[in-house]
Amino acid sequence: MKPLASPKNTLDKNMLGVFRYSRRAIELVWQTSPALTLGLALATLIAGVLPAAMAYIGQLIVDAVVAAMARYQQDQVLHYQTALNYVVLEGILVLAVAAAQRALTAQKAILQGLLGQKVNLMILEKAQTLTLSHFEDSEFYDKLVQARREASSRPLALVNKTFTLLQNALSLSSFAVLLWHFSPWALVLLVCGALPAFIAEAKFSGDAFLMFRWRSPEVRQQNYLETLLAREDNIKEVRLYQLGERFLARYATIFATLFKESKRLILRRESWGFALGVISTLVFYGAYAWIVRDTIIGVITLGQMTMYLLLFRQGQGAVSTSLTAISGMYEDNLYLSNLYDYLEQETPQAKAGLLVGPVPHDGIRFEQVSFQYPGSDKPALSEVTLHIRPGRSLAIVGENGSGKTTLIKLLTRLYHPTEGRILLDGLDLREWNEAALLTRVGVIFQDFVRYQFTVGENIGAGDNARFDDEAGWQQAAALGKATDFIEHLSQGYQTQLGRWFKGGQELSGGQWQKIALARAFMREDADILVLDEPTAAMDAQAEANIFQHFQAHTKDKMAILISHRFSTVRLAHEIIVMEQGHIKERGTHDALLAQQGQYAHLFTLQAEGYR
Ligand SMILES: Nc1ncnc2c1ncn2[C@@H]1O[C@H](COP(=O)(O)OP(=O)(O)OP(=O)(O)O)[C@@H](O)[C@H]1O
Repeated sequence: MKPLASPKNTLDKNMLGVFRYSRRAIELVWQTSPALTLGLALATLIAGVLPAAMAYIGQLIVDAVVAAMARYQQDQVLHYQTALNYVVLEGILVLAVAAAQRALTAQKAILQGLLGQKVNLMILEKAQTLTLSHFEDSEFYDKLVQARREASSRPLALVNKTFTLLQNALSLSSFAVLLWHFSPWALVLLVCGALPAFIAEAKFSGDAFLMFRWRSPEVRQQNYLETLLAREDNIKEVRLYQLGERFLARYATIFATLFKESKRLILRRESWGFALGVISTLVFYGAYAWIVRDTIIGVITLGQMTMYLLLFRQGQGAVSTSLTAISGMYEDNLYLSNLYDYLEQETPQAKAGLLVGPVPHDGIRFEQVSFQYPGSDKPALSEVTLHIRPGRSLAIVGENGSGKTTLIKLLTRLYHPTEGRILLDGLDLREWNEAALLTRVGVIFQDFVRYQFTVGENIGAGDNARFDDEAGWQQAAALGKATDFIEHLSQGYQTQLGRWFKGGQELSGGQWQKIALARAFMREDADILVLDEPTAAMDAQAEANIFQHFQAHTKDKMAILISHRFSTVRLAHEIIVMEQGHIKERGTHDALLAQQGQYAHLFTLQAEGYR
């Protein structure tokens, strides 16, 4: 594990940064549901301006009461109606505010579900357009994981906070209109009291701390340690090697470093928050004293005093709600910047491509193909030239890391050659229509997928068009020699596999491989079949049987086998021996034995082992 890096602050500290993604978040909400967005805006507007209206009515009530009291003193008649009208009006406004608040909450809750689904779909659809190298880029992959993790909450949280800010800004503006009548200076006071706290909050919110928590490699390391310590597929080994404590200690060390940073920031933020809060309070009480004085000397009425005090108090409340909203917005912004970085990642445009090659039945040709993985400093394949005709099989042998799987990745267009070209029926793979090319290829990689679906679906996955074709499953299972054990499973082809879901049944390594083979056989239209060591968990005899069987059923097809077992390899029409990305030897089994080269050496070595 790399040493912990110091936090980087790559984010601009522009205070307006907190609003940077608000527009996009609102756009997103709008696309999700224009009606709900409008509803949200309307409810926000109502909830924003009604408090000022209520304060104003409050003033009218007090003044009406004072006037009625004076008249009562004079004529001993109860002049009740005006005050009562205002009281009723205020009651109505209170109801309206309650309705607007409820409408806001309801609409937000509904949007939350819709928006979460929309964002998740966007993320997953985008993932379908990415290339393998995107997934191998740790930083990019991290973006994908982050984007998915909080897809259902973050975008709406940002919208909520934006609307909360808007609502409070509206309230504050309407308070300002009323305060203006008292004195423009009161307005200045209100703004000056609130401004420092606003600025400080925006500044601290933008601090690198959140960036650090979210994106730093340390957090990624922590997440990784969590998966080691708490995931079913890792726990077995971690237990057996007693690595738990060591990993926990590592986890704790990373936390301590991160925590030190965040503690410092929290303390700074809260001390500044308090200091600036004192200014606001002083301003408020200064204004209070001023209003009380003006009431006593008769500059304003008792009703006005009630209203202004209410305005100041509510103004303070609006300011502090806004501050809380701002402090959370920064994190939401980080999420959205991450989300959009991911969604806007350039992906290769799918070309229409051609459906057939100019030389039908020519098969596959590698012409001087070299390849280097992105970010790697040495080639994984160098100047590989080979030709496989329909009806022929090719076995690839070679040490670990000699480039066998890489060759298959290029053949299946998961990567493009760095130099040279690969032709299928005389047409460069790059020129092929993707769907037409892929229907012709069936591959089972060594790390094939163990779908946590039913047995049948695990096999059906080999041919999307026949995913649910039960007769097809049975046929393919027979070819993959999987029928016997499947029939012994409690629910046959309907048996749920794996442990992720209730009632799932786990299979042995070899049984999974048979399922994977059946999946390859499901791909009837494919004429290029590749087995990249999917039979490693079987014994040598079983593997040889399967390959023989495989060849017999792929007569007009091209079969490519990667294996470390020479008893199987010898059955292929042609064998190539790879070494450090080169083809070192090639020929039939007999020819290679006669050459007395590396193949012959390795074959003899293995044959002796079996004797
Ligand atoms: N995704 C990758 N990114 C960078 N380098 C890679 C990647 N995959 C493989 N390599 C490198 O490319 C070389 C060839 O790897 P490849 O997987 O083709 O070997 P292989 O012959 O299939 O080995 P094995 O028998 O162990 O399966 C190795 O040196 C490996 O380190």
